[in-house]
Amino acid sequence: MPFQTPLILLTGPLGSGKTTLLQHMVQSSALRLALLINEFGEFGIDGKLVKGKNLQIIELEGGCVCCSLIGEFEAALEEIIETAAPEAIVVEATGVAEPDALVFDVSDLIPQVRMDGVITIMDADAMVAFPDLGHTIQIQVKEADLLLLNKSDLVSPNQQQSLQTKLRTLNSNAPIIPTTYCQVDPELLFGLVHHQRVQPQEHSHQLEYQSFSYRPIAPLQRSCFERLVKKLGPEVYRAKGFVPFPDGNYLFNYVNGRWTLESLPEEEAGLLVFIGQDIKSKEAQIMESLRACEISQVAPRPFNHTAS
Ligand SMILES: Nc1nc2c(ncn2[C@@H]2O[C@H](COP(=O)(O)OP(=O)(O)OP(=O)(O)O)[C@@H](O)[C@H]2O)c(=O)[nH]1
Repeated sequence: MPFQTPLILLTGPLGSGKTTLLQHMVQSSALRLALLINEFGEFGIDGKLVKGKNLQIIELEGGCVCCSLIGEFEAALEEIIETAAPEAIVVEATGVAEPDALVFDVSDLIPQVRMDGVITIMDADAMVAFPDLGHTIQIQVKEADLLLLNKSDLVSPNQQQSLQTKLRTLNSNAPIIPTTYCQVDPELLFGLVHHQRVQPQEHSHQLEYQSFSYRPIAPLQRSCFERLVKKLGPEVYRAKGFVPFPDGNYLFNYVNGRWTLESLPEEEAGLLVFIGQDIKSKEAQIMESLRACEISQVAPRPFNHTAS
C-alpha cells in the first residue's frame, strides 16, 4: 500500500481552544506539519497566529470544509501533499463544523491520506454556562477519538468531574483529558486511530450563527474600546482579531464575555470579526461604536478669519 499521510482533525465549539492546541502542536512536535485552517467568518485570523519552522499553512475561508468547501478541501490536501510532503496534516475545522461528513469523505476520497484521529476540544467554562449541548457539539463529542476538556482553570474540581461524566454519556470510548491552554503531552495527539462513530447525515449549518467584520481606518482609543467590549451583549459569543492602539497592535480574543488583549510583536492590519447568534441585529450599533473609538487622523481645520 502506498504511503498515506496521517491527518488529524481538530474540532470543538467556537473559542474552545483549537488554535491554542494548534500552536502547542506546532511548537512541541518535531514532525514536518502542514496545517489546513478553516475559520467561521470571512477573514482568516488563526493562520496568522500559528508560527513555526517547516510549516505549510493553507486557509480555506467563506464556508465550511464539512460541506460547501469539501471540493476545495480535497484539492488543498492534494496540493499540500504534492508540494510540501508533510509527515502529518492537521486540520482545524470551524467551530460550527460537523466532523462526521468530513471524516467520511477524507478516508474514502483521498487515498494518499489516512484519517488518524479526531481531537475535540471542549470549553469547560462554556459547558457550565450552557449545559444543553447543541446538535453540532454533540456530534463533535461523539466523533472524537480524544477529548480535551479545556479551560479547566475556569471551573471547580467538582464541576470538572460532572462535565467529564456528561461527556462520557455521549462518548464512552475516547479518553478525556482535562487541560489548561491545551497543554497536553504531544505524544498523545499523534498516532491516534480513528473509529467512525456517527454515520454521516445530511446536515444544515447552525444558521443562527452569523458574523461580520470591521476594519479600522485609524488607531482606536483603548479606554473607549474596552468600555465598548464590556457592554457587548449575549448576541456576541465570539470575537477576535487585531486592534491598532496608539502604542501598537494587539490581539483581541473574546469568548462568551471573557476577553483578553495581548500586545503583538509584529505589525498586523487591523481587523476584527464578531460571531454570534442574531448578531446582525447589533451590527450597525457595534460598528458605529467602534468607529466612534477611532482617533481621528484628520487634523482639526484652522478657523479661517479672512472674509472673501
Ligand atoms: N482561561 C483560559 N483561556 C483559554 C484556555 N485555552 C484557550 N484559552 C483562550 O480562549 C480564547 C480562544 O482560544 P482559541 O484557541 O483561539 O479558540 P478556537 O477554538 O481556535 O476559536 P475559533 O477558531 O474562533 O473557534 C483565547 O483567548 C485563548 O487564549 C484555557 O485553558 N484557559
